Amino acid sequence: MELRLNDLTKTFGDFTAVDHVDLAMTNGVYGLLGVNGAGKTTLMRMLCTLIRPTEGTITYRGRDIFDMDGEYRKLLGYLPQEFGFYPEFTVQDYLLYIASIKGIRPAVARKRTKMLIQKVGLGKAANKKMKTLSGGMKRRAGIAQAMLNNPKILVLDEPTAGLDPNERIRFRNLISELSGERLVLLSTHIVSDIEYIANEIWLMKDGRIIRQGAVDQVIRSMPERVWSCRVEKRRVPPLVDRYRISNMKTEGEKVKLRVISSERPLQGAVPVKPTLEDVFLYYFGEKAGSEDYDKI
Ligand SMILES: Nc1ncnc2c1ncn2[C@@H]1O[C@H](COP(=O)(O)OP(=O)(O)OP(=O)(O)O)[C@@H](O)[C@H]1O
Repeated sequence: MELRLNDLTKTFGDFTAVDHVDLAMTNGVYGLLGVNGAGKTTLMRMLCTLIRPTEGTITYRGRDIFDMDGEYRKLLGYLPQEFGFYPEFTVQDYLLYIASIKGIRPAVARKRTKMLIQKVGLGKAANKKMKTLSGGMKRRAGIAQAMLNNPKILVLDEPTAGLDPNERIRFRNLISELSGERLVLLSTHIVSDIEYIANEIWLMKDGRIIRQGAVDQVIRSMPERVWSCRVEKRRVPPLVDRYRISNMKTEGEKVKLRVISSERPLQGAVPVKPTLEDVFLYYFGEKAGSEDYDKI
């Protein structure tokens, strides 16, 4: 299976949201990582044929997905950032309803609904109304609806937005489990969501893919080094002014810093192995919205 984005561009008036993107995907998990406004949703909406590119094409096995039309959509599952549901529907009714919209035969729909409710861990909530579910449970119902047609291509737009750390971990495991023989594209601005499950990471900034590859490759692409040092509190402000600090932790009277710099920032600083968080900070100039990161 191969999905290709060829010179893909989307402009809104004179604003370019997606800027000449070339990418190829086969099976596995692809993590689209970027800050708000990078163009992730716009790219995903094109991949789901919801909006047309201004320039460029998207092909599936060599055929334009917009020409394939319904044939392509049969292969596709999509969880938008904001997904609508009828609050009074139970989880089960909601899924059966979506299945009917997708044209899935009732007998097949019942079977898949039952199976997916278990798979996403909503067994006990099958008869609960959608409006009573927690954020994480709603997202899991959202994944289940995207999986109803057993899609070969699963597109998840910020699926972990607003989830607490435990739900986030559950979600990560679920996505990993679902990937199997399909292509999963997931967007996020949280490094830890994809660091361990994505086969390939795409860093998106201002509509462009600025780095792509396996986590290790993306980490190695950072031209600067990462240093660890412990300093007195009063020495922190000038370091913050001068360097990118990827983490800061108070340890008694001292502060432990993680500094991104091509040269040794001060005597006693030792080089440490860079992480994807460091890379995010380096390229985006801000920290990822990680849930378990120490606050600066
Ligand atoms: N229909 C539209 N008309 C005009 N501008 C748009 C439209 N859709 C998106 N944009 C702009 O394109 C840029 C990229 O938006 P997009 O939603 O793709 O980013 P994103 O990376 O998904 O960020 P977020 O996570 O905040 O949604 C933003 O500046 C946005 O305002």
